[in-house]
Amino acid sequence: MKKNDRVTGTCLNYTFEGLGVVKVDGFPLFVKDMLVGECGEIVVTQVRKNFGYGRLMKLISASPERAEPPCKIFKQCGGCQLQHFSLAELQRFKTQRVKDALERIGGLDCHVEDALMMEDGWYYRNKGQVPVGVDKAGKTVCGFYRINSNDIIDMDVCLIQHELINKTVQCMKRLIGEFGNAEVFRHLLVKVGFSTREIMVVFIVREKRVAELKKMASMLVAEVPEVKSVILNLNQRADNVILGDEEELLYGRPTIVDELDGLCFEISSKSFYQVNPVQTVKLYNQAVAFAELSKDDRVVDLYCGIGTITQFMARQAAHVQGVEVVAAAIEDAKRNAARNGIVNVDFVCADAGEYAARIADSGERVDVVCVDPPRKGCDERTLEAMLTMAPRRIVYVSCDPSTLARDLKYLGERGYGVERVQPVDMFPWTYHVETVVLLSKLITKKHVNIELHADELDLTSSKSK
Ligand SMILES: C[S@@+](CC[C@H](N)C(=O)[O-])C[C@H]1O[C@@H](n2cnc3c(N)ncnc32)[C@H](O)[C@@H]1O
Repeated sequence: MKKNDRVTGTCLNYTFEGLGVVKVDGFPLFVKDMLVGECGEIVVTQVRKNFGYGRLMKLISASPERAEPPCKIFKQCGGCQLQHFSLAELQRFKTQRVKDALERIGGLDCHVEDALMMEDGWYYRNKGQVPVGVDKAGKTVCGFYRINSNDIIDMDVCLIQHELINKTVQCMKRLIGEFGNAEVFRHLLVKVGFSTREIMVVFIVREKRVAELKKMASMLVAEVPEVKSVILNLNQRADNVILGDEEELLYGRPTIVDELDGLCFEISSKSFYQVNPVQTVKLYNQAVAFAELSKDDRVVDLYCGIGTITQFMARQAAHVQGVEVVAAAIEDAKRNAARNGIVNVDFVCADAGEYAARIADSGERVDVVCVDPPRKGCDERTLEAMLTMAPRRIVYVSCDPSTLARDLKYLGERGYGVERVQPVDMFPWTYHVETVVLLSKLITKKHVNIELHADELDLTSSKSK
């Protein structure tokens, strides 16, 4: 097979990114925009040693699971990849994605529950992060990067962002055009509390033109009164890290508030907060259910962010300790717990692995460990410390099935078996999936023998009574 060949084939499966897998004489081609069961004419665009890429030229037979993407810029924008999937197909894809990773990377053949889907998976994001620029005609543009490029696709409405984020970005785009200062802005970061409708806007800028930016902030607030916080973030870095270190409050408060399942959370510009609050409640409740807590239990919540899971678990445990590396998030976490009147928690600002090792060395009793690491998963030090703590249960929350599978394999080989796997669709219409896993101490053959022996002894003693 070579580049530009035209072939006909049927889609058999998906890659982890949701590309269709078509086999032509046994050779796999990855093809965008193809659903399982569909047959199409494909032009080969790239050939590598063991696989290639193709572009769908003509659909010969369409799947009943094919949907019409509602977004006008779906094809150019890299934000969503799977708007052409029905909800049922999306559920199958996400569930299978987790199952495949556990099997291939983790060597685990375990039952994976159907992914928990969002009924109405639109306008779900509480955070929007848009680059700012000017197009060839000199017009201000805000939107998303074209796939694999730095071109900004101008966007009026994003169908997966909260309507208040769309409204704020439109207003800012107009103001930036009026002030003619697009070159000052790198990005706009907008966060919204779904339950309170409070908005935070972070102007991520190359220069500190404070007076001008304050003026823009007050004009924005006049038009979008839900804006309660405007922050200047100075970023003069040469790389593509979005937030810089230096910040200054331009308007209002440094935080906004949201509520999840009756608990209030203050969110600051730099703290992590799950982007889909509707699904987050399902995710956290599942994590709590897997933990099966009692009022005597001591829990450690590693990578705790602003203390969300920590507080969900604290409602059912004796004590929960949250560990997080970002200082601002720990400050939020402490304020949040105080605000909610939750006293059986404490928070430590530290590297998860480093602090977990300290707890393990101290020999303190830990009944349940919850971990929710970033995409790269846990490092070996953290996993080792978790094993030394020897909790009854481990609840692992993950946003990357591959690193999850790697870590489950490590824990599995050292005595913790996977009991339940529940994917949750936190990111509808994208290929991303969150998963919550319950692990518990494996009963080894040695343990089983000892228990059997104990039974026999009981039997003998009752007989002799
Ligand atoms: C996926 S978030 C989860 C946060 C929280 N559990 C939640 O649901 O909102 C991962 C968190 O780990 C933190 N983090 C990253 N590396 C860390 C490390 N080495 N030690 C401790 N925390 C870390 C990040 O700052 C982030 O808050």
